Amino acid sequence: MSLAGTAERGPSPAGSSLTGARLEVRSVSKTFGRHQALSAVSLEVAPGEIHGLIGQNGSGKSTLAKILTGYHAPDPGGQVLVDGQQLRLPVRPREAAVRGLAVVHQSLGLVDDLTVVENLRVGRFRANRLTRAIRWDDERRDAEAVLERLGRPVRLDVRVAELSEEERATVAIARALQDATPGRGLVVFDESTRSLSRASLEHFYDLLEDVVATGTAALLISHHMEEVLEATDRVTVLRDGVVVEGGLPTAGLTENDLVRAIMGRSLEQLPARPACPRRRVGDAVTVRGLRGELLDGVDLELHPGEVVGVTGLAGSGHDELPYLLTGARPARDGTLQLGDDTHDLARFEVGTAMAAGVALVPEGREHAGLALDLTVADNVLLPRRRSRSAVLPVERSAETAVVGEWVQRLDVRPPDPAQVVGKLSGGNQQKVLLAKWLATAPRLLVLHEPTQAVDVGARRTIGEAVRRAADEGCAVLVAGTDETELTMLCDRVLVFRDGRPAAELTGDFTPDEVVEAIFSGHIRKRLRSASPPAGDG
Ligand SMILES: Nc1ncnc2c1ncn2[C@@H]1O[C@H](COP(=O)(O)OP(=O)(O)OP(=O)(O)O)[C@@H](O)[C@H]1O
Repeated sequence: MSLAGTAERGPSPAGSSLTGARLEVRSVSKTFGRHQALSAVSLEVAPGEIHGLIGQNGSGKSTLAKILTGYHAPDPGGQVLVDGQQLRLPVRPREAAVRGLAVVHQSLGLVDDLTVVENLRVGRFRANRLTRAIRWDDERRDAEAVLERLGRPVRLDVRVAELSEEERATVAIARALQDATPGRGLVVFDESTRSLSRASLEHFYDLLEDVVATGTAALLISHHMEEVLEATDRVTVLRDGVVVEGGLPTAGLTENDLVRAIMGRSLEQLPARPACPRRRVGDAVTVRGLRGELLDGVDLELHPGEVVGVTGLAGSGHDELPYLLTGARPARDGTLQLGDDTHDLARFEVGTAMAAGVALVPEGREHAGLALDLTVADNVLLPRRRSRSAVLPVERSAETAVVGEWVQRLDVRPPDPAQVVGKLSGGNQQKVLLAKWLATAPRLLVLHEPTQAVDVGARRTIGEAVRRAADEGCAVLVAGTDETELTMLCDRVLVFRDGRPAAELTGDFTPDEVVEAIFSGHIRKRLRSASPPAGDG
């Protein structure tokens, strides 16, 4: 199916809506310095519609979402209307809220030091009219109700800093959904579902269907084409800040159609999945008797030269592994053998791990991985400086060369080492996070959901960089639940259940087989029992 010739919908006359749209964006532009992030963007979202907004990393999606909440002021000349009412620009957050415009930003916008209930209810507290005291029982009941509808109970009194990425996303989504006024306005989700498990995703979409059934609309920003096709009625596609497809009905489209619209070329023309090296070099990295909150006596062998995936349902323990192996969280018990050195994982710390050549690319780059106020160069060089300054004199030109090489290898856009990381688009921040740890040339590289929020082209670039690290002798562990990512990156995938690897996919497995293995535990022909785990060496 060709997307060519699909007309962008024209805006209605100034000041009022002829279409009854929930949201109308008319010719909005945004310039950062000399960079035009949005050029005369127009968009309409109809009542009860789930509208997708898609485009490559840096194409301007989050900039538009941030204009809708008043975080960014647009250039003069554009208009934003909600339910036919023109908003004053820049948008004032209070007016946006009153009009029923809620946004879940990519960074989620939570306050780490406040509890879940405080994050959910801040700015919405109802006080006793006489005493002005906050009615906490009512606040808790409302907070609980919305979390329950999302099917993901989160303890209300825990500080948000202590939550998992999935729980953080749930709280941010719940906060936006509780603000939705039935039959009015619009909720924007900017890559908000990226860390939800499949089960949570189902709850999210059930709830979203209820919300849009009232006539409220939703704008969904996502890099997951499958999700976009499944969930949305129409899509608008941005390329370099320009609408290249406006309000295109998704019925009958394929993932390839969307990729072609986003990239301007089809998926087949992108570099193919690299052949698995299946080449194991040097001594295995050995994990023995690893126990944590969920992991229950795990034994693993990873070989330099291979990329091993670990996956499973929420609670299976696979996503605890990255943090226990890298000293980010203490294990209850267990050892990690790297060459001649055996490390006690109950006492392992990040500094020791880094000195031993163990690197972690965590989930949640904004609060766990990057210094957003520092430049690309400073972020990339941080771990190298920390681990090597005691041994080698810091050499400026060598550092510049390293940063330049990684910016180029991972195709960071704009390719400017002096750019402040907080000003990069989400996907480009993720590339910097990877560059930061790949540049240390680790012996063991542990990645948690490494292609989160990156576009389909960048996924391949990251895949190639990770495989190249393996080819150069690094043992790589990838934890995640994205079947496409695991299939693209990994030589084999261990599926965890009840705190242990329960099955293993090897050879030429497909994304569907990964999903099937996670959910059914059904043993297919390429899926064999993974116990005892040491037997694969
Ligand atoms: N505060 C800022 N200062 C300067 N440039 C910025 C700022 N915020 C965004 N940009 C630039 O504007 C462009 C659009 O960024 P935006 O975050 O909107 O992209 P995006 O489509 O949301 O990307 P992603 O899919 O990676 O999240 C990028 O080139 C980005 O570097």
